[in-house]
Amino acid sequence: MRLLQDTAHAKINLFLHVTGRRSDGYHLLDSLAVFAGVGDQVSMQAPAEEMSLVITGHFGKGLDCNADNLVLRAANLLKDATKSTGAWNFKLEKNLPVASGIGGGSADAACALRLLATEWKSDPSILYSVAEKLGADVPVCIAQKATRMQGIGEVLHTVPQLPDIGMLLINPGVGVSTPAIFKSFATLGGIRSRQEITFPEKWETASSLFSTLRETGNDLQAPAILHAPIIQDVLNAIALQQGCEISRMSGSGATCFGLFSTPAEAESAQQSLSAQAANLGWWTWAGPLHQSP
Ligand SMILES: C[C@@](CO)(OP(=O)(O)O)[C@H](O)COP(=O)(O)OP(=O)(O)OC[C@H]1O[C@@H](n2ccc(N)nc2=O)[C@H](O)[C@@H]1O
Ligand SMILES: Nc1ncnc2c1ncn2[C@@H]1O[C@H](COP(=O)(O)OP(=O)(O)O)[C@@H](O)[C@H]1O
Repeated sequence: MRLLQDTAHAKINLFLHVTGRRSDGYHLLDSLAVFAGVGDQVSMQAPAEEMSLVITGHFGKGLDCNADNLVLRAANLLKDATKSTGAWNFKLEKNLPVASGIGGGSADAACALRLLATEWKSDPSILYSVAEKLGADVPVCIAQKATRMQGIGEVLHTVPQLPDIGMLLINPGVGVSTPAIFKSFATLGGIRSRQEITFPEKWETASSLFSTLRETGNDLQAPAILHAPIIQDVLNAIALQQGCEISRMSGSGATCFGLFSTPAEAESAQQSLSAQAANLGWWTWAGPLHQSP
């Protein structure tokens, strides 16, 4: 019996600028993607008759275990692309809210690809071309490193290790549709011309990272708030926390994040929000970033 497992960390866009649009309708982005300490757990076990998936975890209900699930789509696509043989029983522990701007499904797909590529010794170029087919956010989730993401999500530039900051995540329990948010973006004025942000060689301190981020924003935040005004309440609640340096939505939402100089400050902010969050049914997490070695 073979058992392999890994964590599919939440992908957080510390900023997200929409810089253009392709003829196929996909938007060109400029984003700093980082990974939070929290994630889904993906495991795969052989021997198996055929590729299969079982889902557990708080956010597992309502998710399909059939071939449409991104874990199985990833497995079957890579198997075909590499003409590999063999099947695996996958297990997914769904700890991340779904359709929530933190790349949950994309991270699961990337995790399945990572596990299988190790087993099948797949060529990285095949791995990334399969990732691009699965979704714009899947390539960046393969390495799970702080990355400047451009193109529609396939142009990746690794950035230096970030300072050990703390992050608070809050999801208000409303799913938002990524396509709908991009559509509303256009009606709200669309692409702004702006100077491309330059990053320093390395962010030596948390405050230097925060000052870079203060020059940026998330262009999908205003359209998302139109669709789900509760997002503004979440942003306000985070911004009010002691030591909060940045309060912003991730991706196309609805999950928002707060950045703090240390994980301990993020955890105490989570603590002081816990009653309000429990009352309103908000999902929260706080802790350090995940920084792959
Ligand atoms: C917005 C971002 C930012 O990281 O993250 P999430 O909010 O999903 O976490 C990603 O670009 C989401 O990537 P992903 O969720 O994989 O999007 P896909 O499934 O490929 O596309 C869903 C739909 O979003 C729109 N879309 C997506 C990516 C992109 N660069 N331009 C787009 O216009 C398209 O309408 C597309 O049909
Ligand atoms: N393993 C999975 N986890 C989450 N969503 C999945 C998964 N497989 C397929 N999906 C579908 O993908 C969409 C959400 O993708 P996800 O990456 O969670 O969104 P976001 O990038 O906004 O966090 C939903 O429509 C969901 O039904």
